[in-house]
Amino acid sequence: MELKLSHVSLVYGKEQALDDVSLQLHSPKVYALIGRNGSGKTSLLSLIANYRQHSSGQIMLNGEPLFENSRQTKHVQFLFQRNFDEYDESGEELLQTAEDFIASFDIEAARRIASRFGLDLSIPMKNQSTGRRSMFQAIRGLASRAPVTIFDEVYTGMDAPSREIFYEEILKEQESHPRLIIISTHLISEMEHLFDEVIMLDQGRVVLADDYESVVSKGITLTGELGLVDRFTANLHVVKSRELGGTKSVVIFQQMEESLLKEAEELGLEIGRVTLQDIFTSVTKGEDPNEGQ
Ligand SMILES: Nc1ncnc2c1ncn2[C@@H]1O[C@H](COP(=O)(O)OP(=O)(O)OP(=O)(O)O)[C@@H](O)[C@H]1O
Repeated sequence: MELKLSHVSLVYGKEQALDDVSLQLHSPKVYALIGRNGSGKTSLLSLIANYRQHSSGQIMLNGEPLFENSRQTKHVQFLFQRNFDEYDESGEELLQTAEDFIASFDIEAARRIASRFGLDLSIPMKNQSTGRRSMFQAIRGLASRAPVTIFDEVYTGMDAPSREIFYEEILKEQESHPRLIIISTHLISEMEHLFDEVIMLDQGRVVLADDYESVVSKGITLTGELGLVDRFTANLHVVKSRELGGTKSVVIFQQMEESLLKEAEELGLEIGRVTLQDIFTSVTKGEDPNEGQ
């Protein structure tokens, strides 16, 4: 699967939700879509899922325009936090409907994952709790085996052990049925181990799109005596700093030469890895992640 967005914009009335978004996504990979509230994540995903039409630009799947193109839209499944208040049907009945409509749907896999979650599929969906409705969406997405599977914050209301099961099942599915998975999330630290690629949105624009390893390898933390840290980092791109007594810890976001890292070590500075969360907070505070490279 190859999903390509070129100069895509989306305007709702006067609100510009997406601005000149260009991206190329491939399978089999797990993409993290991260951004602050209102940055355009759901808007972007709803375009890929054909829930609405983009205002300008081009969205192609496997070389064909995606919008209202059933040859390509059938490859895409979009799971979001659905409320199910009007659904008298049980989970089992809804799984059977999914099996009827989605060619790749594996109902046995769905039942197995439901049993791992401890989700009772005989209960009408409208009587399930919020977290269990989210579990159901997670199950539906995983068992869809859709070549492009999108999860838009479907973990909402799930407790920590259930979210763990969800993450394990994503990794398991990606091994047994590799595909293009896009996960929009605010739980960055918790889900970091799932991501192959990272897309960061800020105010409707892509501010970072790269593979996970490249993103996190550009960030390091340096900790040591305050004056020493200040002198060493004077010409580096510091995106975050914290002082405690005479000690200072900074986050640097730029590709560091081996020789510079060695120098830091020789000076007695402690070098550590940064998390994606650290990079996210610094990048979306309006700083330019590429500045100083
Ligand atoms: N149906 C709509 N009509 C008008 N404006 C909208 C609509 N949907 C979203 N917006 C606006 O578009 C922008 C992007 O919203 P979107 O829901 O895509 O953000 P998000 O990144 O998913 O946010 P969150 O993390 O809070 O879920 C916001 O300014 C939002 O107010």
